[in-house]
Amino acid sequence: MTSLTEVSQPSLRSSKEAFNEPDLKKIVKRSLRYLSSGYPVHFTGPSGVGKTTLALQVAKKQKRPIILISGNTELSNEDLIGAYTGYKRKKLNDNFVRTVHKIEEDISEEWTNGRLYEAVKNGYTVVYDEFTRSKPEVNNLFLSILEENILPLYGTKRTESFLDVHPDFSVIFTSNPNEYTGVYKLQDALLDRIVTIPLHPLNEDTEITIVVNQTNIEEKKAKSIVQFVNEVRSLCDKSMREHSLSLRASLMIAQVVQRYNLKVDGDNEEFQDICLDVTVFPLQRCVQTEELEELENKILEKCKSI
Ligand SMILES: Nc1ncnc2c1ncn2[C@@H]1O[C@H](COP(=O)(O)OP(=O)(O)OP(=O)(O)O)[C@@H](O)[C@H]1O
Repeated sequence: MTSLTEVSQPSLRSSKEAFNEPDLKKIVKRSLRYLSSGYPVHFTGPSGVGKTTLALQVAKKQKRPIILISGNTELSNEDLIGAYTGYKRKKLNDNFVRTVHKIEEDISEEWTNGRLYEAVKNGYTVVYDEFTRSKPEVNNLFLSILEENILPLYGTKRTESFLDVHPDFSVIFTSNPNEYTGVYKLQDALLDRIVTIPLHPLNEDTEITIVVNQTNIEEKKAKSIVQFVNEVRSLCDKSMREHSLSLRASLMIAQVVQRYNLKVDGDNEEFQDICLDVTVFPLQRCVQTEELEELENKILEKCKSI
């Protein structure tokens, strides 16, 4: 049994301001309403758009312990429900009467609760990140939870065959609709029972705030970096733009610049190299007709104008 989940009340690195953007505030408010009405929420969108961060932020507002589950093909029902993981041996050595030596042994199987079991039993909030990477038969457990309000304890040899869902239990899913490899098709029956909210890239000011908060870089430098990334992103074919560079690219550049106290200046060769390293490969995938050298020159041109 692999331990792919963790229980936590995560201390989000992002500060409050990052959720002050009106659109994000509205999404948080609506999500909390759906969850408290008994409907799971599902954030979907391209990589780096902020799905996990938002899911954790909403979960935190539920004021219940949070369990984070990362979807993957190895995830099994045992990981989620629990399993017998070994034997417990109890030995009683009774020598109360000196001439009588009595030994009593009791061997029983030891059960370890899975993370979903814990959450369902105690009414925790589950953040199920990238859930389409898990096998449909594992995700079917969530169907029983949503349909029948029970967690079935399939194949666990337990005397009870299901567990009732605690009224405070809730679940927030995330997925990336553009992942093709290593993901399974979204199950219609599951999709039909959850509220799916598509997320789009944040506006520039919010991105700058996040970069400043997470890297402690000066606002002026953060602004130049974010603007550079957004400008080179526009080199992509329009339909592919959302799926190329994300806020992560700005965060990477800012992190390195801040750590090594580099000048954010288009004439600084070290800065130019970082700009190229971080952006050229993701861009190459969305500017299909471009020659590499031509693309590098375009990126450098944007970088040099900083
Ligand atoms: N609203 C936000 N406030 C603060 N930081 C944010 C926000 N949105 C995104 N970020 C930051 O942007 C980066 C990407 O966010 P996140 O991991 O949540 O994206 P994601 O959509 O879940 O990506 P992936 O699909 O690749 O897992 C992280 O470093 C995160 O801290």
